[in-house]
Amino acid sequence: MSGEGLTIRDLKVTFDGFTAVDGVDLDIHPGDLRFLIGPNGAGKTTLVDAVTGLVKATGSVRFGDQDLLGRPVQRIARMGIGRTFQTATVFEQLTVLQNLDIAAGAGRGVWTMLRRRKGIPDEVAKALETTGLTDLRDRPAGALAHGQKQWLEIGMLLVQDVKLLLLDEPVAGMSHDEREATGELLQRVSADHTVVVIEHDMDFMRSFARSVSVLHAGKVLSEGTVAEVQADAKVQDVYLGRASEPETEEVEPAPVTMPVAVAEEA
Ligand SMILES: Nc1ncnc2c1ncn2[C@@H]1O[C@H](COP(=O)(O)OP(=O)(O)OP(=O)(O)O)[C@@H](O)[C@H]1O
Repeated sequence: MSGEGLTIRDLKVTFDGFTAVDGVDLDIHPGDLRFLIGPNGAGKTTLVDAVTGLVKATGSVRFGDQDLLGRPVQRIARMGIGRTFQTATVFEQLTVLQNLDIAAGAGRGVWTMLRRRKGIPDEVAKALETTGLTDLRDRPAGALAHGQKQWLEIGMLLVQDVKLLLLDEPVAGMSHDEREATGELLQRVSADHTVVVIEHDMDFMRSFARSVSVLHAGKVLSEGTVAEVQADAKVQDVYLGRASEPETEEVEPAPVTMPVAVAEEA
């Protein structure tokens, strides 16, 4: 896929003297489906907060040829960068269609958006189809299942014509079937978008990641394909809780074929 990629250099975020993101470099190419994994407190959410303008940071973040750091949140959103949070933020009283309409409705009046209309804008129809919500379009969002609300939120980003989606634990609390459906949705979406997923669910990561970056203590510990990251002894050490042990202490060599499944947490 052509288009914009995300290029991060020497990104640092400090909270009252504590460095939560500590010199991160990342290159996320257009059309990637990148998973950001790492133990609790590794700095994953803070990194996404920095990219989307929610926290102050130093270094450089570029999306295509545009600089993001220092720009206000709304400006970054208008550049085509959308994110979801761990809890879906949809309008529960409104229907699926109305939620999508409002998200798509920059420049249109509220009453125009809420009025029952004969036609559905192309981008809304496409988002309904992509997210599998076409048959549920007249259902209040509050009556949707947990997974469906997350898909609606992704649809609300799609109708805003975002180019980069940053998703924070999109499958948390989902059933197995919902996770599978979400993974397939993200694969469809990444055909013409760049997608970054913060995730703790290792099975989900193994099934759907195109590339993986492992964060630990604010730094990139490892990067590559799922297989490369799983085979990295540093990653196994961190997830097995041995990274902080004194270097002088004798430890068994890490079994390099150990799946990252041992790391499941969340
Ligand atoms: N606003 C803040 N003020 C002070 N410290 C913060 C703030 N936000 C995050 N931190 C700290 O920064 C570190 C990184 O947090 P962050 O939430 O980015 O980690 P994470 O990798 O997303 O973790 P998790 O997987 O648990 O969500 C943590 O030690 C956290 O306590």
